[in-house]
Amino acid sequence: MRYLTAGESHGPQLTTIIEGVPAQLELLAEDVNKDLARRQGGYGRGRRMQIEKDQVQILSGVRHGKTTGAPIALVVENKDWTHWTKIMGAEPIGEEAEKEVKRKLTRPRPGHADLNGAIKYGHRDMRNVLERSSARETTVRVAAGAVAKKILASFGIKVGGHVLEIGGVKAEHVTYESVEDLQTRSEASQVRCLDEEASVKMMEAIDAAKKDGDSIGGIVEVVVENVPIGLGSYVHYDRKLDAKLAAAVMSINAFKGVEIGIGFEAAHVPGSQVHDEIIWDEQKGYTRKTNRLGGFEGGMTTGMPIVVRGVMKPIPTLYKPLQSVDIDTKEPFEASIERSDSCAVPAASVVAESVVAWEIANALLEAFGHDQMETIQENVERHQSKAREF
Ligand SMILES: Cc1cc2nc3c(=O)[nH]c(=O)nc-3n(C[C@H](O)[C@H](O)[C@H](O)COP(=O)(O)O)c2cc1C
Ligand SMILES: C=C(O[C@@H]1CC(C(=O)O)=C[C@@H](OP(=O)(O)O)[C@H]1O)C(=O)O
Repeated sequence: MRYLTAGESHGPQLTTIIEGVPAQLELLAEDVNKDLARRQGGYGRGRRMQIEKDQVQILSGVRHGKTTGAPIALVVENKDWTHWTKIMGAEPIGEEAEKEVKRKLTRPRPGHADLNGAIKYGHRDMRNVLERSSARETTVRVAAGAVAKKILASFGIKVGGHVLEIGGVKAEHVTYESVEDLQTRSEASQVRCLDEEASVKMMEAIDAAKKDGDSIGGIVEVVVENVPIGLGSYVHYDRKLDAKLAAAVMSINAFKGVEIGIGFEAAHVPGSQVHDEIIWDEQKGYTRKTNRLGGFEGGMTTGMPIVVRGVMKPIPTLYKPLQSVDIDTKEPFEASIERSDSCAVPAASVVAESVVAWEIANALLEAFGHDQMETIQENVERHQSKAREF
């Protein structure tokens, strides 16, 4: 499968076209809408989220609730567009009118794509950069991810995300019985954290940062269970699934690091406390005593749950302004802002789930076929029983 996204933060809509989704998959708008709503939530979001009510329109590739195998076009409207039609319209309005509509943006925000993007594409008005570099685009990545999750669910593969840390407050003793348990419990927390005490402290940390005109980041974790053994490959660098997951999570706006399993911790512990011993039983086939490597060996899935973590930096737009330079006057200035999220880590955990689901679904179809769900299901079942007895 592949997908493209198009759309600006304050333009009329966001669009994705997904190609390669197998036929006969049951798919309803509500499957996508529930994840869109989850992405809009989470403590720490700004006023924009009160304006938007993200709902998908399925424009092609689905008939009477089932995919046809044709490209699927998904669209989400920007409600805020009505306030931006003049500023963001596609038709030329002339230089004078442009000045009237709004002063062009010449003041790059530290931590955003503004300055590098303006220099790269030759934009003297940095709105052209801001609009597309905004994390508003993650709306349709979540829509594509919801389709991927629907494919995975048909094979009993479940994907769940939660928050492990916000602004230095860490979730302690986090345990869960299954991904379903993880999802239900993270959903009950406004910061999507399984540790209730830490959830309260995280919200306090967000409030304190906001009060101080600052922002805070954190760590999210995504877990995938019931994955067949051998997705991905060791034979070529660009087929390693752990590497694809790392790239996918890193591609989320503001993400600065990714780890799989114990990740960076592996630097401080001996091999005997890193590698997962192999066991076999008739029912489950090959499993591991532990899952410190987070479901991967040699760029392939081991069949143990996949565990991926990503770190999100604090939101760059601050009410306490950082110094920058106006590109027209070259004078220093301190940015003033109208609205921003103060922490989007809980929301980003939903985006992380989505991009991970996409990569796993893609790897699954690469291994077991693309055309229709029934054939793929037969192939997966055959593989699972062969792997058990191998
Ligand atoms: C869900 C989500 C919401 C975000 N909201 C904001 C925001 O309100 N204000 C802001 O300055 N940055 C926000 N960001 C982060 C910026 O989009 C991001 O830092 C910026 O595009 C620069 O990209 P980089 O941090 O990956 O280098 C958000 C990111 C995500 C994932
Ligand atoms: C719109 C979304 O997030 C936006 C991401 C974002 C940024 O700079 O990345 C800046 C803010 O946009 P605005 O300036 O319009 O308030 C966020 O609200 C969204 O997540 O749907």
